[in-house]
Amino acid sequence: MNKIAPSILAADFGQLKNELKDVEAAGADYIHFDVMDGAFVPNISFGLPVLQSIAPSISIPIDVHLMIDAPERYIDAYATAGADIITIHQEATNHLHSALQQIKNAGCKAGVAINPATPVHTLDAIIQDIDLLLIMTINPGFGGQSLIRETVKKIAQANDLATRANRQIEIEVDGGITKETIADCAAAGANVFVAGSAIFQSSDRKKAVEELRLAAGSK
Ligand SMILES: O=C(CO)[C@@H](O)[C@H](O)COP(=O)(O)O
Repeated sequence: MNKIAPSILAADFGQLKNELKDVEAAGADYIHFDVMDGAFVPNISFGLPVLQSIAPSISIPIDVHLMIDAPERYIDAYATAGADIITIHQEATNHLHSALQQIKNAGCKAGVAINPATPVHTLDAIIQDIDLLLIMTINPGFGGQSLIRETVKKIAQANDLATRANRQIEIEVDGGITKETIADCAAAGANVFVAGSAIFQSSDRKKAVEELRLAAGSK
């Protein structure tokens, strides 16, 4: 089933709890929580104290995307703070296999993200350990960018990799997802769609979520 995951990077942080209630009521499937360290990506967002404060009031799964170097340093803390899915970058750790085991041992689903320039085949040896594969459709760091078209073929490659390995994983896309771009991503095999601007910049979040779901098609 297709899932819509609003990225709170685009929310009004002064009203964060209300913003979260709004997108939950709008039918969101996950809350996407973008953590940036100013080193792995050229921006700093928010971290553990924000997750600790919002998690108790969220009833849908929290999908934490760690855009940080050496994420293994923080996996346990994010799991304790309320993450349900923790996604780390292939490019950010020297120890992807053990970091994924760490995520699972902490009771979360284990995700791996790859930047636009990172080929899908770099995950060949690790696909058995992945619950969610995040294809970045922009260079991570900032919301409001346009989807990089060349990344769409990587969605199909990710789907092939999972099929060949006989793995039922989630294939997530993130960056520049709008009602105009979502259909191509869905057709290529994505089933989790992260959207920041397309949802939070709309005054009617329910309509925005519904339009994305409709444009993605039924699955
Ligand atoms: O991870 C990131 C940015 O690095 C994303 O989650 C963006 O926040 C998506 O924003 P939009 O492109 O949907 O505005």
